[in-house]
Amino acid sequence: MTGTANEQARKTAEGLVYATGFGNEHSSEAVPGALPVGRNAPQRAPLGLYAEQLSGSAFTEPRATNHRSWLYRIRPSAAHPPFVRAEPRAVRSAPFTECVPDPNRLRWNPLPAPEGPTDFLDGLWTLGGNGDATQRSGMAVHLYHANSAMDRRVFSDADGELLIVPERGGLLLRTELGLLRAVPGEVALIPRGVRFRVELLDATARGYVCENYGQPFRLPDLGPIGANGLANARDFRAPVAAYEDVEGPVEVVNKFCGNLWTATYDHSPLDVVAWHGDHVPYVYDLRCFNVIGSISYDHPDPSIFTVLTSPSDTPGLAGVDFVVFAPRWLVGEDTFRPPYFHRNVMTEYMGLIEGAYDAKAEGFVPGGGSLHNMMSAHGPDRETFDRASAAELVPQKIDDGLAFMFETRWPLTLTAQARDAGHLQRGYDDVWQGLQRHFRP
Ligand SMILES: O=C(O)Cc1cc(O)ccc1O
Ligand SMILES: [Fe+2]
Repeated sequence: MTGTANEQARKTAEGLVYATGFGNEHSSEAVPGALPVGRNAPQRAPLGLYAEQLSGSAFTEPRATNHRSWLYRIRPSAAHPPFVRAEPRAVRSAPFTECVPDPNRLRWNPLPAPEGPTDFLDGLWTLGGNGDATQRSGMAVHLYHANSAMDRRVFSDADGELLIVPERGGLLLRTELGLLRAVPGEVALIPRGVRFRVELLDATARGYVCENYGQPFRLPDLGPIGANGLANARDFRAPVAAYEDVEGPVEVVNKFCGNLWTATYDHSPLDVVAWHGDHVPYVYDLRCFNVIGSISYDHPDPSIFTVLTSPSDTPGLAGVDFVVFAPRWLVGEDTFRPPYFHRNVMTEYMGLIEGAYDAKAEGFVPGGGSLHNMMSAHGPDRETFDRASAAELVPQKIDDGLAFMFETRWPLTLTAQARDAGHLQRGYDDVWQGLQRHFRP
């Protein structure tokens, strides 16, 4: 059954069409004439559809940060039975109070494979986070490991947007606004409140999720870099309208103020026939990232690799940045080229999508992750330090890996399951043991 479903999802994903551009006002209709012309809420919407606005920002926010979409759907979202509390599964939410914040450097192996059939939602496992979902501030780090499609089930997150980073196995995301394909090396974003179902393109799917309770991710300002570079707006892809007209029971799971709630609808809420707006899901291929770095000496701080940023109330202090360490040339003269030793007021959670990362010789593996909390001392492991200190500084292409970082202004507190996990590596500190003293006064 699952094999057939995956085959079907693969076929669907192959033929997908997208609209392009970050932050654009898109419009799309799956049936000609479904989108009203000249007004958002005509007395009677075309084709007997219901008009509904989905607001991602307050009505009154400045234009630059105002996001909403108008949806034209078979039934209004309001037509649903009451939600009741659902099993939290392995999903936890901010404020994170199960553990005390831990100053230690921590590293995990990949999430173990689930036992038995497990869809994206059942396979979602929270590592930790910060802030408060009810205050719309902070973020959470989740991982997922799934082996089956969500079946007659959709999910939506009122607490924040979800940045999904596949590491193994492709995903077909069926959202209210249409379909997206996201395979390892690409990232997908589901905006706050948008309902979606995850189907699998391969037998299993594994990856990371940044749940951003704060301001929606946007492209960073480029300053002196100029008008182009880093993640270019034109490389972001939004879906076109695609609806399902499905009657019968569909479970809708809603994450609201930290808890999961469930209701069984008598139809699929993925029934939007046309829409326009800028509160939209999107995918981005990290291989499109225009990597900028030093062509003289030293290497810039990793903020130069920011793909998306969620600003906080303090200028320059991101609630969370999504940063990618993509293939690039290193040419710095008289330079220690891997990441330097450092202590950072920001908190760094790192994951690996493929290959290796240039600061760690071993132990940081695809699907695993590391946490270097606020001010914790970290940097290259001993082996990397020794190698890079002695390396001949010829131009060198780093193209054997794809790592990323969720960097946040607040310390990250673990969940109990992350602290006690069997896949937490014991003795991570040892990678910095044996760094010899070389001081010769
Ligand atoms: O810790 C890390 O590996 C990420 C990182 C990379 C870098 O080049 C400089 C600082 C930094 O936090
Ligand atoms: Fe770091």
